[in-house]
Amino acid sequence: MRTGGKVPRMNTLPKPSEQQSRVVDRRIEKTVPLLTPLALHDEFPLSDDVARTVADGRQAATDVLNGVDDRLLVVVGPCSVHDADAALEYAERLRPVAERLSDGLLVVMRVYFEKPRSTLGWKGLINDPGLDGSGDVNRGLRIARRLLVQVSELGLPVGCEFLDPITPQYIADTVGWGAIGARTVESQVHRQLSSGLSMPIGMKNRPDGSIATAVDAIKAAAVPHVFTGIDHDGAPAILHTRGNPDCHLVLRGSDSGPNYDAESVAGAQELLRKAGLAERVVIDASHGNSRKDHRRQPVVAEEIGAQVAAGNQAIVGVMLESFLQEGRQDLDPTRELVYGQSITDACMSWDTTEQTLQKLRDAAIARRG
Ligand SMILES: O=C[C@H](O)[C@H](O)COP(=O)(O)O
Ligand SMILES: C=C(OP(=O)(O)O)C(=O)O
Repeated sequence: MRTGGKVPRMNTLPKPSEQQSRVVDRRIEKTVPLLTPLALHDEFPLSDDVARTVADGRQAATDVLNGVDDRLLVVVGPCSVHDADAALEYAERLRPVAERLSDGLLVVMRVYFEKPRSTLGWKGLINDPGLDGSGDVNRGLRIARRLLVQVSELGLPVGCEFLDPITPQYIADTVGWGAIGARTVESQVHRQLSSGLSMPIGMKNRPDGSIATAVDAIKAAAVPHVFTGIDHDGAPAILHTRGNPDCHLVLRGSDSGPNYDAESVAGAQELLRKAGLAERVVIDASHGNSRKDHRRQPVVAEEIGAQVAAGNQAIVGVMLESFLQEGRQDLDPTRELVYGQSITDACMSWDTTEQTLQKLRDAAIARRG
C-alpha cells in the first residue's frame, strides 16, 4: 500500500496577537493535514466490476426492503474491523456461502470501521489504525478503502455504519448498505447525511429502546436537506441533497431488553404505519437483542427465522455479528491479539454463522412456499 499521497497544504491563520491567542484553538493540540477524497480514490479506484457489485447490491437491498424481492437481507460480519487481513479472510469464506444461499438470502458483509462509544474506547480502524490512540486517520482511510474495494471485488456487497460526517466522501461509493447507529439516530447531522447517501440506510432504535426516534429519522432523511460538508477535492462545500427514500427501521433491542419478539415487531409496525411508512423491519440479533452475549445471537436469529417461516412479511432483514473466532478480546498492548477475534462486541464463530445463515435461508424459503 502506498503511504504517500496527496494531502492539501495547510493554511494557518496569521500568528495570533497576545489577546487573540487567549481565544483561538485553546484546546487543539495539533492539526494534521487530511488527504483528500480524490487522492484516496486515485490510490484505490472504483473499477467497473466493483461499481457493478455495489450498484447491484444497493438495488437488490432496495428490492428486499420494498418487498419486491422476498429474500431476507442479511448483514453479517465482524463487529468492527481491526485487522484487514482477517476481515478479508472472512470475506473469502463468506462469498461461497452467500452464493450457495442466494435463493433465500441477500448477504451483505458487515465491514464496520467507525465505532460509536457509550463513553470511551477504541473508535475504529479509520480513526485509529494503530490501535494505540495515535490517530493516523490518513492510514486508516487507506486501509479501509483498500479493504472495501477488495471485498467488493469478491462480488460481496458491503455494509457499514456512517458515524463521522466527513468520511463518506472517502468510502461511500464502495458501500451497498449503511446504518445510522443507535447513539446517533437522533442527530440532525446524521439524518441530513443519510438524505444524501446513495445506498439504503438502516436507522436503529435508540439505546433506551425508543423506536419513534428511528421512525423520525427515516422521515427526516427522506427529504432534501442543505448542509455543510466537503466535496471530493476536500474543499468546504454546501451540499444540497435529494432525500433518501430507502431508509428503514432496524430493531436492535435496548438497554432494558430485546425487541425482536412478535409483539415488539407488531408494535414497531404500528408506529411505521401511523407515520405513513412501509411496515418493514430489519432485526439486529446482536446488541440489546442478545444482551451482547454472542451465544444468544443464534438463538435470537432462530426465533426471528421462526417468525419469518410462519409467514411474517414485515421482517425483511437480519443483522449478525460474526468473525473467524467466537467471543471477544480486550485490546491489551502487552499481549498479542488472537487472530480473527473481535476487539469490540463479542461475535459468533464462523461455524455457528454458517449454520445460522442456512437456517435463515430455510426460513425465507418456507415463507415463500
Ligand atoms: O457495536 C459496538 C458497540 O456496541 C458500540 O460501539 C458501543 O460500545 P460501548 O458501549 O462498549 O462503547
Ligand atoms: C454500534 C453498533 O450498533 P448499535 O448502534 O445498535 O449500538 C454496531 O452495530 O456496531
